[in-house]
Amino acid sequence: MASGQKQQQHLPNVPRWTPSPPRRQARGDAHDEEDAESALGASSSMRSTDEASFPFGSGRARSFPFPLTQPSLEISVVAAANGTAGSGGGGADGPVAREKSLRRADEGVVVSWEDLWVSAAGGNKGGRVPILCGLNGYARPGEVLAIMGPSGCGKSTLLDALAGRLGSNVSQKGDILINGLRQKLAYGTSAYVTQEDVLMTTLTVREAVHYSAQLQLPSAMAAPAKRERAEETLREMGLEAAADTRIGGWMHKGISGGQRRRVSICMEILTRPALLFLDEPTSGLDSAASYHVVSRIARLARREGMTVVAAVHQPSTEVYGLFHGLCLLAYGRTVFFGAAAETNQFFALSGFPCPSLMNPSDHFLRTINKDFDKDIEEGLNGETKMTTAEAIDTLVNSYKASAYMEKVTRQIADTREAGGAVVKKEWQASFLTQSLVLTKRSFVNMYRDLGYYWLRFAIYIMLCLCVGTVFYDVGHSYGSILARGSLLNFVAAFLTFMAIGGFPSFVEDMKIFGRERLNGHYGAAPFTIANTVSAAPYLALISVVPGAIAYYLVGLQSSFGHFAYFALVLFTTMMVVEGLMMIVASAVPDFLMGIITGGGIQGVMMLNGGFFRLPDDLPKPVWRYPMYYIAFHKYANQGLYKNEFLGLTFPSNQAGGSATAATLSGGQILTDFWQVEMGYSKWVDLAILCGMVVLYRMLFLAIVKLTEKVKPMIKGFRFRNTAQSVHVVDRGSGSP
Ligand SMILES: Nc1ncnc2c1ncn2[C@@H]1O[C@H](COP(=O)(O)OP(=O)(O)OP(=O)(O)O)[C@@H](O)[C@H]1O
Repeated sequence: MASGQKQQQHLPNVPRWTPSPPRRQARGDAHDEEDAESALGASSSMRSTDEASFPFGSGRARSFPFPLTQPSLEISVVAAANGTAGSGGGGADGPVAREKSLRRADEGVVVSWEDLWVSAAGGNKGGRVPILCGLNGYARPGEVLAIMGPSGCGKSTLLDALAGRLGSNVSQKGDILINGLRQKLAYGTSAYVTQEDVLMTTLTVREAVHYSAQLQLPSAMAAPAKRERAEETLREMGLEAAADTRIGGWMHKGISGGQRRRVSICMEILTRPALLFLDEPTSGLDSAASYHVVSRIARLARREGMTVVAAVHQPSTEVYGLFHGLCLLAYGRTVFFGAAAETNQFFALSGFPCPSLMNPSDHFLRTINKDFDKDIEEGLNGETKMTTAEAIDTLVNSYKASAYMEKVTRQIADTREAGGAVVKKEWQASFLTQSLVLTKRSFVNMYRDLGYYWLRFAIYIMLCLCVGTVFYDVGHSYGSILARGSLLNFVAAFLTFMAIGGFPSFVEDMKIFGRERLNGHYGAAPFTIANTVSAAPYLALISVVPGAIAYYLVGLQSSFGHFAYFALVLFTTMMVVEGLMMIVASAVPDFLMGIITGGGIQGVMMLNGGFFRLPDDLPKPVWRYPMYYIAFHKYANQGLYKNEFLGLTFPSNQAGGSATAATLSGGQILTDFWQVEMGYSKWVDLAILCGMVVLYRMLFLAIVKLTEKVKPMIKGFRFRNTAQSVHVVDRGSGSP
């Protein structure tokens, strides 16, 4: 008989575990009285073995094997809807907190998932590999649900699925309900702290949090209150000491990894979102910091009626004691879902008691991690000599047959029946505030990031000195016609091409935008406006200073008006290139691929700009129509040519080194030599370039908006189509 079956046989009637004394009682930690109180409640409500003797077996509908171990777990969905959510565990902080809260407690979110399957393309014969296998569960307001399991068991995938952020190569089947309804969470109603900390490295911790507060908190909230909220949250996350340190990145070492983690959390809890997803909130933190961070999140959850779902790796006993619920996964399957404080009992009753003096969460993970099985000579369990795979099967089957599972099913059904409100975001900073704050933040970032503009500024000065000396005092000879044309084309093509240099920094900005946008901090339009406005002064500086060096060294038309036009075209064309790169970044978010793509596009435009091949010589299909008219180089070249050549005269030829009496006017050169369209003035060329600045940014905005709208539609369509084709391959056992 398989050892798993043996376990099944003795499970229902012969529990072999004697409950250990409540962990939190023994802790004697009075640091956070509320937490200690709730954890004590949890522990002390555990019953003796006799009282807990029939947790397994079907046919025990509506019977709970144990009392719910934490007061907050008693909160029903209906209670949540009535505004009592979160008060259970919160004890003393209830009424006070509600007064402070931005949201009403009845806006709490119950998220439940039923028969949730997630699979990725791959496996043999083009099949799909399941990542999550028919999970059920729920998370409720005022509580922290921990998702635990070995690395690669699907914790992040479950969080992604619940947050609606699954990647494009995975499919999902099953129901995810928000307050019992199938609804898409509006931007800003949930926040997700991902594993990767995507932060603006040039800002100090305090600046980052304060900007975030101004961006997210409602306009109705007074500025001092916003500042106080930011400071309070900084304190909550223990960041006061590091508040004035720059976050830092690869160039400039700043705060530590654990502090970065806390900054990320800090920025997402500023608004006390109804639903908070945390992926590894304690990674990089020592045990004391982990405890304080989780305890403060738990306290906030209770106080504000927030629903918190956190994927955690290795919580200490104290941190574990702060979780209300636990979803323990093993290779995509549920090993246990229920009150965190009951897991020990479940393991013991399933034949895997936690050795004394061992951290229970360590024990759970050790029992179900089979990644290193090959290296373990003796079976996991000394008595049973079971392999880990068998242990997982035993636990999964025990759970399926237990009243815990029954309770989850019932709770989900209750949630459906109770229904609930559609979750809406009702308040936000105004469009103007968001645009202003983002502009300021972006301006500061550009100022401090040497790679954004300053490096380019230095290179431009160097390049313009080169241009100025190569074409130094170009004069008015016949040969200077070509020299002028080449120089102006170099300015319109290569100097503007250099605007590509800021792309890596812009990609970083886009990552931050992606994170903040998904969490509903602000919209795409304020981001676009802010990026454009904040970049303008730097591009103006680059156009004027290096531009003047090249312009006056070469000796182009010396009036201020002519130089101003030259600088304006340079400025506008760089703005166009930046807009083009924004579009590229929205489609190709990797900076190396983006630079190659952007460089390629500009190369094609440059080729068709009317210099390397004169307009009349361009092959008509494609290159003349439409590429020549699409290329911004055409308008930059022609504007600069008109600006320079009109008003000048040149000798018609230089045969034998002496000019003949006949001269060529600038107008003739423009029409006959450069084939410039003379039907309109240079200002029209500049206006077209300005139009392109706007158009490219509108296109960027449209792509971002369209992606936001279309992606979920495609996903929904794909999920419907692939749902039926998911192979039911058991990841745990590996058997089909
Ligand atoms: N988009 C995907 N395509 C293919 N496989 C995927 C995809 N996303 C996740 N997986 C696979 O699913 C499994 C679960 O991944 P997930 O990131 O959810 O694990 P995790 O429990 O969060 O791991 P960790 O604790 O190490 O972060 C892994 O084996 C991973 O390789």
